Parts: sequence; C-alpha cells; structure tokens
Amino acid sequence: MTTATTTHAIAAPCPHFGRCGGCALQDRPLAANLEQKCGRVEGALRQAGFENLPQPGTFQVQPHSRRRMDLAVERVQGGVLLGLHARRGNPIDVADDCLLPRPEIAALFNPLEEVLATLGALTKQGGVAINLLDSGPDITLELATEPSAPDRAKLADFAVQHDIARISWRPAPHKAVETLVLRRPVFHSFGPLKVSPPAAAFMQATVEAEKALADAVLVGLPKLNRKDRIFELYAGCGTLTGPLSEVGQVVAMEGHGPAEAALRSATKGLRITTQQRDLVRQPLQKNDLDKARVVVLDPPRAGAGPQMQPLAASSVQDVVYVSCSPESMAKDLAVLRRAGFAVLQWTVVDQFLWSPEVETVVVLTRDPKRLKKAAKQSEPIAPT
Ligand SMILES: C[S@@+](CC[C@H](N)C(=O)[O-])C[C@H]1O[C@@H](n2cnc3c(N)ncnc32)[C@H](O)[C@@H]1O
Repeated sequence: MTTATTTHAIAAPCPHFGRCGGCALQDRPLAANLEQKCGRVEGALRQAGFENLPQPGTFQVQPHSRRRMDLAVERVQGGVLLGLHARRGNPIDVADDCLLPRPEIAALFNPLEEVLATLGALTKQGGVAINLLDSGPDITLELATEPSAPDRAKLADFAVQHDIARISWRPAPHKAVETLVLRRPVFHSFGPLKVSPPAAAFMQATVEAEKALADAVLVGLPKLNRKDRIFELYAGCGTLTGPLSEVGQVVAMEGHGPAEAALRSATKGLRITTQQRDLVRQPLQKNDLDKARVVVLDPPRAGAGPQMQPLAASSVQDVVYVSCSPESMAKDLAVLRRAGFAVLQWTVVDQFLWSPEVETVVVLTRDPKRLKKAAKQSEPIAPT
C-alpha cells in the first residue's frame, strides 16, 4: 500500500477536543486518519495470513453527515446536560459546535435539552438515541423510571413542534422498548425494501457510507443468476438485503427478534426470505451453507466466531465479509485463509470521522476461475 499523507499534528477543529469522548483523532488531518485506518485493516488482513493484497478502495464521509447519534444526558443544577459522552465524567454539551451530526439532528439538541429538563422520569442520567429515517427523526430515550402521564404529554407536544415521527423509551440498552408517541408510520428504504425499523434500530451511521458499503458488496459478488441463493448473515433491518435482492435470491439471517420481524414484514414481492437465528449459539452448518452460491456476512464487533468453521468446511467458493472490527476480522478471516480463500478486493470505509472506528468490505474467493482472472488482471503489462 502506498502511504503519502502527512501525519503532522494540526489544531483540532472542535473546541471540545480532548474532553469529549466523541472524537479522539482530531489533531491530525482526516486524510491521515483514513490512511491510518487502511494500515490497520491491512495489518489485520496480513495477520489473517493474506499476502499480495491488492490496493484497497477507500471512502470517507464528510463532516455533518451522521444520521445516527447516541447521546448522554445528565440532570445537573438548574437543568440537564445533553451531549456526547465525555472521555470521563459528565456528558459534554457540544450542541452548537459538534461537527458530526447532520443539521436535522443538530437542530434537535437544544430543544431536546429543554424538554428533558422538564421530565420527572429523568432523575440522574440517561441516554438519547436518534436515528434519522426516511420518515423523519426516530428518538429513543433511556430513562431510569417510567415516564408519567405529564411527561408523556410534554413529549407529545415536543414531537408535534419538531415534527418527530416517533418517540420511545426504555430503561436501559437491550431492554424492552415502549412507544410513547407515534405521529405517522415509521419507515426507511434500503433499495427496493421499505422497512419499519424498531426503535433504536441498528443503522449504518451515515447514508453515504451505507451506500459505499452496499456498492462494495455488490461489486464483489461473483456473476449470479437470478435464482442463485445469496446467504446473508447478520442482516439487521436489511441495509444490504434490499440491494442484494436485486441480483439474487436472498436468505437473510438475523439474531435480533424485532429487526428480523421488521425485515420479514417488508419482503412481500421481493426475493427475500428471513430467519431469526442466533448464529453464535446456532451457527449455520455445512449442509445449510452448501445451498448458497455466495455468503455475505456483516457480524457485530465480536466477529462471527463459531460461524466461520462451518463456512470454511462448506462448498461455498465466494464470500463477502463486512467488518466493523479489524481485530475480530483477523481471527475470522484466518479460518477462511486456511481453507484456501484469497482476497480479491478490500474497501475501507471511514464513516466515524475522527474516531478509531473503521468499516471494511473484504471480497474473498477460492474459485480457481475467479482467482486466475484476478491474477491476470494484476499482472504488470509487458513493455512493448
Ligand atoms: C454490524 S450489524 C449489521 C447489520 C446490517 N447488515 C446493517 O448493515 O445494517 C450486526 C448485526 O448482527 C446482529 N447480531 C448480533 N449478534 C448476533 C447473533 N449472535 N446472531 C445473529 N445475529 C446477530 C445484530 O443484531 C446486528 O443486526
């Protein structure tokens, strides 16, 4: 990989740099951060045993592009503080300065702070997750106690004033969610798939990176017939499922019940079947995977772990692996390396600007024809 970008320190563009936990890498140019992320991913691929790597594709989002923000909130003397999690201690109120959110989300920071200050259900600390969907902002509050009737009335007014589609609450992450306000149907489209995501659904953090990831996956697929089965593991609400359904028959697996249910209820008329399945406790076995023409997997941070061995043992020749953790990816892909897979393409996507987070799409094959074609394309052209 060529490395040319300057890594010299620069003045951080945000006045809260150093205290705020949102951005750890603001003292270097964005291009240097992208280059460093590419280096980390390349190191992970080498650690997995891959050599002779092609040049990576890269994509970096612009500031003010986040459509998903997880904020911290804390009751303080005279009001509440809403902002990003500090590196230590209270949330940092970054309302007017934050370079991350889309303007539609940033515009909600101050009004949210005002309404949260009036809620009896916010006793000490809490959280606010905002997803900007096609149907508008979808807000999920984390509150220690159940909102009272007056709290609910204030949130209903707030939703009208700021045109919020839905407000929900839950006592803590991964706990059951209750809808407090629903002003119109909640929806979001992934290509031809129009889903109604559950509250606080996993969404890619920016629209632009979502497209870059989907494009890199589609470009990496082998030539498919319309009847070929694409097994998609860790499908979420369908970010990749929709685009994949335009090129093959998708069998989508997802462990989170509400996400799988949202996906399932949107599949009518599309070439998608879904299954709720915990792929750690109940990984797909070789016999299941043998039915796939290609496997696309996008595991959580911990990686796909026990799913990798059956995949390596199956007859599947082509895999597209989407990663949000180079460390887990190195472990998972080492299993495929030992089973004869090589890397055809890899794309690094930087959608969490100024943070160490990095997304990668790795296209792998052990199909001799695809390998031969790739080797030919990378051969240096002989001088005439
Ligand atoms: C990185 S997200 C990717 C989701 C989707 N592909 C997207 O881009 O929006 C990982 C997904 O894996 C799911 N997941 C986590 N653990 C799982 C498990 N043990 N079995 C099946 N799915 C799991 C999560 O619910 C989440 O939807």
